[in-house]
Amino acid sequence: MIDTAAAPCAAPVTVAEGFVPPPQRAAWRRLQALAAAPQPHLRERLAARDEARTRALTLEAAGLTLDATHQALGLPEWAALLALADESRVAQQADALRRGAPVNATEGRAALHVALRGSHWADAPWGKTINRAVRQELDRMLEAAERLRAGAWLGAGGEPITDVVNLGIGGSDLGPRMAVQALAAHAHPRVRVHFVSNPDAWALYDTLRRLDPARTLFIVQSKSFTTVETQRLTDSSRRWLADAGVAPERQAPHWIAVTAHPDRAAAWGVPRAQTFVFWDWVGGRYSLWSAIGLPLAVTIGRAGFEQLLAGAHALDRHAWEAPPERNLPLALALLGIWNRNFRGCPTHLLAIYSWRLGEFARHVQQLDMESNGKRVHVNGSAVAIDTGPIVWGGQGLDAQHAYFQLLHQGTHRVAVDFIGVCEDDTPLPTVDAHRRLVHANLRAQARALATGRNAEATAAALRAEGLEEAEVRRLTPHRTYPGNTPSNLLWLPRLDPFHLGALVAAYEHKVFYQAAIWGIHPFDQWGVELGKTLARTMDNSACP
Ligand SMILES: O=P(O)(O)OC[C@H]1O[C@](O)(CO)[C@@H](O)[C@@H]1O
Repeated sequence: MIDTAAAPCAAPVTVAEGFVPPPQRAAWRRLQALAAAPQPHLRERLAARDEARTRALTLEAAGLTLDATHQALGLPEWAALLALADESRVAQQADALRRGAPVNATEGRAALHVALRGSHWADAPWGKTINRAVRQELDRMLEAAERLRAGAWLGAGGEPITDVVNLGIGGSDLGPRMAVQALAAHAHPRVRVHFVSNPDAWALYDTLRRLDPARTLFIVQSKSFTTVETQRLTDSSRRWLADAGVAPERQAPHWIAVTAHPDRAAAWGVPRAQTFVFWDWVGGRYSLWSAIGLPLAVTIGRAGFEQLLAGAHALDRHAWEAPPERNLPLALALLGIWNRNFRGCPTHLLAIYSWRLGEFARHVQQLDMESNGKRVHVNGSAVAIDTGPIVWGGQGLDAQHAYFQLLHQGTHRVAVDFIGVCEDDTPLPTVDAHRRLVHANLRAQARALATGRNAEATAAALRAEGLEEAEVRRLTPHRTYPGNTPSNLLWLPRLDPFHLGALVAAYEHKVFYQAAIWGIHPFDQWGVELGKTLARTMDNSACP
């Protein structure tokens, strides 16, 4: 096991020392002044077709394209945001992270999820020791995945495993579940992967009732190996195998564990040879790149998983090497702060225009809200600013026919990320017509939310529909759109492991940059503990 405390150049960067609360920073005050000043409507900004603004707000990284021209700001605000990043020392904080410093200060740990996708990088700032251990465990995990894919992993009865059930919750479920769905086009033809996270009995039953115990392998994923929900699912699954005739002492071939505590997995009964480790310096919600990615490696194979890591690493290098004004995840972070802290948007909507990315919003919900849902600064003082937004979302096209009404004409200010995929490799003869419809709606919604339609234009439209003047006057208020709702359009060229890796890493860096500017700790999650403690004292089977 690697002891990161011994990691090279782990000189503690105590951001707490000399910490200046954001509202006291010059750039923050400048932004407050700009936000208080009259701002052109987004409709005017877009109509102006300002090329310099378009160039500044169009960024690329690792094949991803960010079009931020539908954001409610101009070059002065953008310059002030970049100044805020500089004044907040985000580059220094990012450097401390990748050098393995204990940036997870309340747990005294490093946060080196980036090392999981950069073990081939000889000059990696986190050092060769970590590279070697990461590579060794990655090869072990990928070898196991390939054995399962080859049908060479046999159950207790000698039958090849055809169904793999992932038992885990939170970061031990959401990342791999999202990625397996996203890369369904690259899935293995014979070995199926299933995910069960919720301890509601039906959730497990509904999966198990479709499976043959003799051909089913469980992956119990739990960094702590103490999560009661996962333990409940694991114990019931062991009973299911036993009831099907696979006695506990013969069940070893049906179990794999992934954890930072292999001793606990062994105590539960998973052989060490079938236990894959990751380290305490990897947060659960940042663990897709570790052995927690095993269900994905079973789905897309060694080459596919290496491509996922390569895409994320390419994004890491961009984040560390691009000038701030061309840094895509930094732009996502700064635009998010402009909307959250200066334009009063308490929530951030992820509108996904790709069916296979249907689980992406849930993954980012944990990534963002469990990281930045904090009310205390790094120096222990209470924040006097807003921090992490409520992140929500899902399938954009379905949402257009569900809650987009509120986005267009409600009283909430919402910031939106529209996420689309340029190429569609769905093997349907009509795929191009589907793709065009999806893309047209993505662009139209971003445009409509930005420009809206004022009363004058609405009245003209109603007249054009042939309505009487009295009806025009009566209906105009109801059919006017305020607009000025900001959005990013984020495009992947295609949905493959490389670009999915880059996309997930982009949001990881965004969340880190925002925490670096807000001066909060993004890598702990003490807020989840009280409920767990109380739950242990409440075995309350009696309903009211
Ligand atoms: O992997 P584990 O230790 O079972 O934890 C599962 C999840 O529970 C949490 O600790 C929250 O309760 C998450 O941070 C984590 O991803």
